[in-house]
Amino acid sequence: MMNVLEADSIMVDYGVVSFLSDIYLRCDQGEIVGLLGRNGCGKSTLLQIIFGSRIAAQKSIRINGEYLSAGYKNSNIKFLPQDTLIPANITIRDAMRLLSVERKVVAAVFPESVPFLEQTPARFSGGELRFLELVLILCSDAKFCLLDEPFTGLSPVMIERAIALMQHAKKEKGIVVTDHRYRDVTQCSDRLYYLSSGRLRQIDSEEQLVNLGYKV
Ligand SMILES: Nc1ncnc2c1ncn2[C@@H]1O[C@H](COP(=O)(O)OP(=O)(O)OP(=O)(O)O)[C@@H](O)[C@H]1O
Repeated sequence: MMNVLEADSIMVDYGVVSFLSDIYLRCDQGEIVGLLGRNGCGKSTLLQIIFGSRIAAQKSIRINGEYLSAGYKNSNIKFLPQDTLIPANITIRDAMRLLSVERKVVAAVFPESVPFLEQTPARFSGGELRFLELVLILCSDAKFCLLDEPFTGLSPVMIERAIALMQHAKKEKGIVVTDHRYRDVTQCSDRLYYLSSGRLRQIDSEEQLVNLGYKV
């Protein structure tokens, strides 16, 4: 059976402003779903609500039709936050244990990191650490991976490696990705959504993308 993640009936109010109100997001196993939208439109908020690390007044998150109260409590969903994933005071090896990722898996996709796995994140450059965090999330056993700005700090070569890894991982997972490097997002995504004024709509054509201000 192919896994399906769905999120809807989400309500977030900030005072009188209804911040997120008209959302239907679907992500199937085997696809990368790109989430576009301007700064502050709520992309991170939406991913956090799906993961369960942010409270919403109302939400319905389902995997294969079954309600999920908090994705972070089980291994169905993993989230790469916009800031950092691995706390500064734990070793990479400890982070791997927490995410149940084996050394040989990391060695296969990011061999350069192997000599430093017993060290803390400070041993890595910003881009190296971001890539390593992405590796850990994508190589975990999660059915769905939510990636909030995975390309931040990555050089073009590393972005290519990141996209190749995502393409490989999607065979067994569904991936939702948002990033300001929108060309990389549009390039790697099978389907796109645009979030604006609390509303999520699917982008179905290149023309629509151009009309929203994105160059293709
Ligand atoms: N309590 C609050 N009251 C009003 N607005 C709030 C509150 N908390 C957060 N916000 C607003 O919500 C927005 C945060 O949205 P979020 O971080 O989800 O956006 P984003 O689309 O991920 O942005 P970016 O692309 O810049 O990362 C900000 O504009 C912030 O001002």
